[in-house]
Amino acid sequence: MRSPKDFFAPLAVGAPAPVREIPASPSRMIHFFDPSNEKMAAKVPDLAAKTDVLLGNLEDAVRADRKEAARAGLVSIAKATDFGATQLWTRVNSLDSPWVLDDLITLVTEIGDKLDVIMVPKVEGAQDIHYVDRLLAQLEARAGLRRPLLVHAILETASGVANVEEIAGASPRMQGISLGPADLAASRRMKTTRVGGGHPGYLVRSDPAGDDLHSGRTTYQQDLWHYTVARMVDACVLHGILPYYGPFGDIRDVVACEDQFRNAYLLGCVGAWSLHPVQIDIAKRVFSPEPKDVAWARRVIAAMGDGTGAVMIDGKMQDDASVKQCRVVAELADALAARDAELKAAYDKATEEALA
Ligand SMILES: CC(=O)SCCNC(=O)CCNC(=O)[C@H](O)C(C)(C)COP(=O)(O)OP(=O)(O)OC[C@H]1O[C@@H](n2cnc3c(N)ncnc32)[C@H](O)[C@@H]1OP(=O)(O)O
Ligand SMILES: O=CC(=O)O
Ligand SMILES: [Mg+2]
Repeated sequence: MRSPKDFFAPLAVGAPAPVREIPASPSRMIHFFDPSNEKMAAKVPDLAAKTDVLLGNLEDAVRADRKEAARAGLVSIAKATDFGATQLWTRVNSLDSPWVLDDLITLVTEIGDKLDVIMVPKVEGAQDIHYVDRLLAQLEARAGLRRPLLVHAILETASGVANVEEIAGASPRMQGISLGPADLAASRRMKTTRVGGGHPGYLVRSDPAGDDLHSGRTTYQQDLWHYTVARMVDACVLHGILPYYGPFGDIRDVVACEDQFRNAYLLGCVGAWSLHPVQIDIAKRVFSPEPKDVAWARRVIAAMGDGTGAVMIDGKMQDDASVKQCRVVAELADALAARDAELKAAYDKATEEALA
């Protein structure tokens, strides 16, 4: 383990100094596209105008015989596209694959100045992040980059979950962590066949009213991912990085997708993956606070003055702890409003009405 004194020292001569704080730019949706798919690639300029993060995916969902084409496609797209304020990320192949070394060498040296974050799949422990950390520093030095690349880990192995705190704190490059429910289910030997979401068999049942065990007993489907998401959020907050829900594979079921995203939002996640254009607006809606919540938060903050003591608003007690929650919502709203004029107008209108 590195001494805390050396934690922010560059890991290669000539590499840029690591960041001290992770940028809190909006990342409500990390939109995945396959850079080797011509139809998807053609949509990138349009998608850049409506997404917070665009991610050129090189790993799972890209066929083995398309890996090189996907890597080359991402290089051309990155060079040709003006992404504006939208971040460009990539997901490289797993560290045990035959492709990852060329992924990293090519991407950092060719388009390192365009990339913001490198997502690393199937992270098992801090050792995986340490490997990527040093290699990136060497490549950044070779490419003459002035800004360090950040790293995002996917939490999708049982070992990764067991080590999530050390992964979150393994490097100053760590930007965030996403839950990867599909690979995690396989790694844990869960008996599911879905990509995220719930399962009707995972439930609790009300007690029987009498001797009849079979009728009148309501069942409630439970969230398979609650424990892991909550643990991931705590690990991320502990280390000042950002937590995300990952993929929801039932593209047609926009209702359950929204529910899964909202559970993650309420538990502290800042965004989720979108796999299909239809999921972009779902993530945007869910991970932007609702105008009425922003108005309420601003009202509480105004009423609480210096943030100490207790006041009553509409019959509800507010104190130091509730005003802190309100600040989380209000600060997120301000950050999103700075980028989105429509949201700003909706937040300001709701606030005016609430304060009238
Ligand atoms: C477990 C994990 O690792 S999840 C992460 C890895 N998986 C992925 O990245 C999957 C990404 N998404 C996809 O591959 C596709 O959305 C699929 C295969 C799920 C569905 O694709 P299709 O069958 O083409 O869907 P559909 O017909 O509804 O697409 C409508 C249009 O949107 C386009 N489109 C679909 N997904 C995307 C996308 N992610 N980005 C941009 N465009 C897309 C299609 O090319 C199609 O374009 P067209 O109108 O010009 O023909
Ligand atoms: O990569 C994502 C997953 O769910 O697996
Ligand atoms: Mg996966």
